[in-house]
Amino acid sequence: MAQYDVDLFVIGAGSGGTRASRIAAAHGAKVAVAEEYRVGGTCVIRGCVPKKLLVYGAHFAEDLADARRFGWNVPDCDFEWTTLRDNVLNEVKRLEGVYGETLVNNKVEVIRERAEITGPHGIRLASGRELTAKYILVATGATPDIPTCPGHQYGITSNEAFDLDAVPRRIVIAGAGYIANEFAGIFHQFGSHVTMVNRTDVILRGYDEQIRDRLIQIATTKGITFKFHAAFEKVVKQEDGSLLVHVTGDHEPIACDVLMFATGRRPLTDGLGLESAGITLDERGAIPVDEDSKTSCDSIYAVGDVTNRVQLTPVAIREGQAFADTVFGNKPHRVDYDCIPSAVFSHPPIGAVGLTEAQGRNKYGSVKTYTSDFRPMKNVLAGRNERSLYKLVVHAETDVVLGIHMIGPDAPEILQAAAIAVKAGLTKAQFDETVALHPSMAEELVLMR
Ligand SMILES: Cc1cc2nc3c(=O)[nH]c(=O)nc-3n(C[C@H](O)[C@H](O)[C@H](O)COP(=O)(O)OP(=O)(O)OC[C@H]3O[C@@H](n4cnc5c(N)ncnc54)[C@H](O)[C@@H]3O)c2cc1C
Ligand SMILES: NC(=O)c1ccc[n+]([C@@H]2O[C@H](COP(=O)([O-])OP(=O)(O)OC[C@H]3O[C@@H](n4cnc5c(N)ncnc54)[C@H](O)[C@@H]3O)[C@@H](O)[C@H]2O)c1
Repeated sequence: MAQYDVDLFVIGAGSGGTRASRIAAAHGAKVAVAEEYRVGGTCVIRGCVPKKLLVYGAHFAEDLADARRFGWNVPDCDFEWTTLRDNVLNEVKRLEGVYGETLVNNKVEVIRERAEITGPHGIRLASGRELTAKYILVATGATPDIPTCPGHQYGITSNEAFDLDAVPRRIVIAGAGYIANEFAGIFHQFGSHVTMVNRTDVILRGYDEQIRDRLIQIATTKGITFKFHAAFEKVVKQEDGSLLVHVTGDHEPIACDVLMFATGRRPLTDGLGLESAGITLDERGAIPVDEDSKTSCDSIYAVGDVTNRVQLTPVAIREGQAFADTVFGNKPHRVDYDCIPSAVFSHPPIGAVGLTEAQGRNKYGSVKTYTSDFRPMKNVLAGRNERSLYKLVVHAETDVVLGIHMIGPDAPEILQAAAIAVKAGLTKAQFDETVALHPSMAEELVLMR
């Protein structure tokens, strides 16, 4: 008789958990995965996927206006939020089904309830059922981190943004990171007046300063308001249901219909029972792991946002894959965290890989930079003043391209391909040897002198 009920018990069927479950099962392991909410996790259910669909939906506002300059006789158009919302929610439901089917087809037992750890090999489900597992993988993700000022409970987070009854006339978005900038663009295009409130004057920490400045400039020109050096004091609900947001600094209280917190996401470990296996959290509440995603307990591993390494879906997926291949597939390998490309689906979007100019200078003393600041051909004909900015950060001696930073239409699509060149360590001279593909925006990458 087997010593354990399963070889692997995964807690959380999100990006990291589903990949690890499926691959471990394909390697012959007996696998069960518990999911307390919906199979697919944050990315599929209330993150990347529905967010990107809203970004597509939002873009039509400018596309329809620009179309007139391209000869299309576009009548005045109305936007119907409930149609987009329901179509997006239905697509999410379809994908949830696909994820569940894939697990079942790979012979993974999917348990739709909450799981907690009771010891190095023990799990208890919400129903009271107890199981043992040779290995446990914690892939519980992260949850919105909200500043606790009086009245904060009147605010929503990105979790609720996909289900709103209507587009708010006025929205205050707290924070200036990924989620704040992406939803600022979305709601602005749908007609909301958007005010972004941040405790510092730095948006999108970690991105190149010139690119961040360009986003602020474009967003401000579009009509998005930024309130910097503003911490939350209190939120007061008015008789008509609207909110009055009081912040520190020289700012008047801000009236709005919806307040959305986008102030970071903390690892989700509440009540998980990690202490029963002797696991203690780090100072940021994350589960500490080694390079193989193993915790301080030999039978328990953790991947994805709960480890707070890089909170991105492709990273959680790679960590899940590496774990399953190493522990169950006899194919040990580790995730390479160098040169991970990233994007902000703001309006316009940003794409980046490698070192920023500031990071390059810190690391190497000096770097060369090359920029292309241009108005895309489409914007010129559309009469739109918005300019794109591409930037290369290059090693001063070796000529190796250390980083690429872009803001402009389709920047994430272009950046993914360009990231291969940075990862491969190509030089600026090799970029220049590549003949331009004309006319495109991407050709700027090989034309910077
Ligand atoms: C609005 C938004 C937009 C985003 N956009 C992007 C993007 O464009 N690109 C990108 O790369 N990343 C994006 N992300 C980040 C991305 O979604 C996460 O990095 C990714 O989902 C992390 O995967 P994970 O497996 O660690 O956790 P998750 O996908 O969050 O999965 C964790 C799962 O565990 C379940 N769970 C938790 N505790 C328990 C328990 N005790 N028992 C059972 N189940 C449990 C949860 O319900 C959840 O389904 C976005 C995030 C948000 C919030
Ligand atoms: N396109 C993408 O890849 C994408 C999109 C969305 C989310 N994500 C992932 O999800 C994570 C969470 O996103 P996020 O936007 O919530 O976090 P973030 O870390 O990107 O930004 C948090 C922001 O909140 C601000 N903030 C923190 N506490 C505050 C307070 N008390 N008052 C006012 N402002 C405060 C910070 O200064 C920062 O600007 C990201 O780190 C990212 O990895 C990725």
